[in-house]
Amino acid sequence: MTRIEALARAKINLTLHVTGRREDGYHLLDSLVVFAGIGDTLSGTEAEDLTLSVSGPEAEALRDEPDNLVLRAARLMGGRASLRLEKVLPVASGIGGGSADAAAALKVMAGLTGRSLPRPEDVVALGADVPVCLNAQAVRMSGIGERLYPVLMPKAWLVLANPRVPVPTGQVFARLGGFGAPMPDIPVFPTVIELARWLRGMRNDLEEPARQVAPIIGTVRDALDALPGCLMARMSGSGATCFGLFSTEAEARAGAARLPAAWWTAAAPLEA
Ligand SMILES: C[C@](O)(CO)[C@H](O)COP(=O)(O)OP(=O)(O)OC[C@H]1O[C@@H](n2ccc(N)nc2=O)[C@H](O)[C@@H]1O
Ligand SMILES: Nc1ncnc2c1ncn2[C@@H]1O[C@H](COP(=O)(O)OP(=O)(O)OP(=O)(O)O)[C@@H](O)[C@H]1O
Repeated sequence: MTRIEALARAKINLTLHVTGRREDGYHLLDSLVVFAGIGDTLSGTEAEDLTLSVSGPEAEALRDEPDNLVLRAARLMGGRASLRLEKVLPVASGIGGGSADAAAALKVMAGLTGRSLPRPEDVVALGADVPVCLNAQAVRMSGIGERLYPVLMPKAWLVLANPRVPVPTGQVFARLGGFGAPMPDIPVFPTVIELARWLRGMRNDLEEPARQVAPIIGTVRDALDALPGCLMARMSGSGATCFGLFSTEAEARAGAARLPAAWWTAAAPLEA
């Protein structure tokens, strides 16, 4: 029996400039998006019906989820399969877990049915982060998330920290005070040192409104910033997860180990 597996890696917005709003209420973004070497795993085998079982350390948060994004995505591909999701990424945390799972479901169903993958503009309605997660490479992302331009990234390590406060994306956008300028051209960075220097001049425009929803985000970012070897720290997506950028695996792992045990934390390579 054919079994297909896909990794749903954490999406990190190294920058997130909100540049405007469409008539339908969705916001226009300009964001440098990368992926971390940690994520959920989705596997699937052919079956009579479409079913999903969820396990793993973060599965509990999805127990009462009426319409898992994995099933919504799988239905879009029109196939039947027995799907198993190993949930590692915290839910509603700004690292695109649901969107990454949906993208993984599209890949698994494409593998099982032989159908081709949908285009970015056809999956953005599942979640604004689904196109970028389907692509799963470092990009400059614009539109509401459907326009993707590849960028080159240097070798780097990330520490991710989430205070275990779910932050619904819609609530954060609703608190946004205004719009900002897009990013300038993204240069090629010889090393993570130049990347960090450039990033310090950029923004996540959702950080202020997200802090209104969950003030602890400030504490998380400060804790990352204070870690030895941390080159810069910022919130990802609509929060509450923050990331710290590091040169080496040893510094990233040592840093993650120093963060409060009550938080969800991870050290992972930046996967360009
Ligand atoms: C903030 C980001 O994480 C940046 O990567 C994403 O744009 C969010 O992507 P997502 O979680 O897949 O978001 P969706 O599930 O599509 O949207 C949730 C809600 O966020 C708001 N939303 C989302 C994306 C966007 N470009 N503009 C918006 O205004 C809308 O109110 C929407 O109802
Ligand atoms: N497989 C899934 N994983 C996570 N969330 C899911 C899933 N299926 C449905 N959801 C719902 O989607 C909501 C948003 O999930 P997600 O984890 O993508 O948000 P996020 O981390 O804030 O993402 P983003 O960075 O795109 O804003 C959750 O609150 C949950 O109710």
